[in-house]
Amino acid sequence: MNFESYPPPFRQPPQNSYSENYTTSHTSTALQDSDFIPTIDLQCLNQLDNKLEDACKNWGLFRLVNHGVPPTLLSQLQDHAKKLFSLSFESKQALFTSPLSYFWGTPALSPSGTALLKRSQDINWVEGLNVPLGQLSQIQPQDFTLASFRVLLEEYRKHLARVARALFDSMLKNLNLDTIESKSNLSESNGSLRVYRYPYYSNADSAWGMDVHTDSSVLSILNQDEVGGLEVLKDDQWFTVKPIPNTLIVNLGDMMQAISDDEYKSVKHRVKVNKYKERLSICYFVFPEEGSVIRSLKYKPFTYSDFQAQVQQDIKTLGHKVGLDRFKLITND
Ligand SMILES: O=C(O)CCC(=O)C(=O)O
Ligand SMILES: [Fe+2]
Repeated sequence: MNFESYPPPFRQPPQNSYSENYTTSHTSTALQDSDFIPTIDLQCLNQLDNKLEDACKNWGLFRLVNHGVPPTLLSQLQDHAKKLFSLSFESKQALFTSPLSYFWGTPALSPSGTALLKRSQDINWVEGLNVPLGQLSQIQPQDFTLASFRVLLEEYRKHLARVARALFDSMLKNLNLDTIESKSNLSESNGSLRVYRYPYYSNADSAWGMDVHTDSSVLSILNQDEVGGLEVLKDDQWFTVKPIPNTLIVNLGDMMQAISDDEYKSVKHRVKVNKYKERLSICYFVFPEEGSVIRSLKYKPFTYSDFQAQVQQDIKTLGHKVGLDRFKLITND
């Protein structure tokens, strides 16, 4: 193993005492998913059987096929990401500079993309590259791999914006929220993208790649490699989200739950570490337009900036995100 490519805490041999600090353990066993997790065909969104609505209400997560993103683009992104992450820790720090940022140990970032560092026993077994897609054109890398990665991202970004808009508009239609104001609750061209590497770890049961959370986004769209590790919670049961080539995973975030007045779920999910193989995933998060107000019956009107500021404050003061509960209206029944 080339330890130089890992952030300092991950450089220790796996059997060192560092792992003894871990308090989290993998208690429940995840089921296999192949028969359960819904699959949505982007070309058949308007069909009357409304599989999309079922998936949003009952799962908050689905597989997406016929999405129109070329398979070669998906695999080239993975290959380039692998190359970039195989650089040494120091090189990644030097290369991934503003507007890009490099982080490790947690997916919780400040608005500028730096890690909101956790206590050592809470560290997640992950490192990542954060890419604000609205600022892609400002990236002028000297490094050849990063330069060609940027070109691929320009292409990928257009596809994801198209996919996110089609899914969101269809969800609004299903919710009878097909208004101009609701449509502005999605800013598909300003999403952000994160590339994650989860190093392998022989003591995998004592660390999380990413512990249980919901996403703050409207929608998140994931391109994962063949290793697997993502799990999703439904009715108190964990399901593994097995990778299928050329299939994207879409999950609903907190903003979508609020827009839908809790009809749709911001789904809880987590990532397990693999004992033998590192895992790579590329995740696109899409948010409401700047200043766009989310109005619903169950929540106070709020903007994504209000939400983000509250999340940052809770992470700093409590060590974790509270999320939508902070904005819920108190009712007497
Ligand atoms: O890497 C993954 O599969 C999921 C990442 C994730 O859940 C997140 O970034 O919020
Ligand atoms: Fe997530």
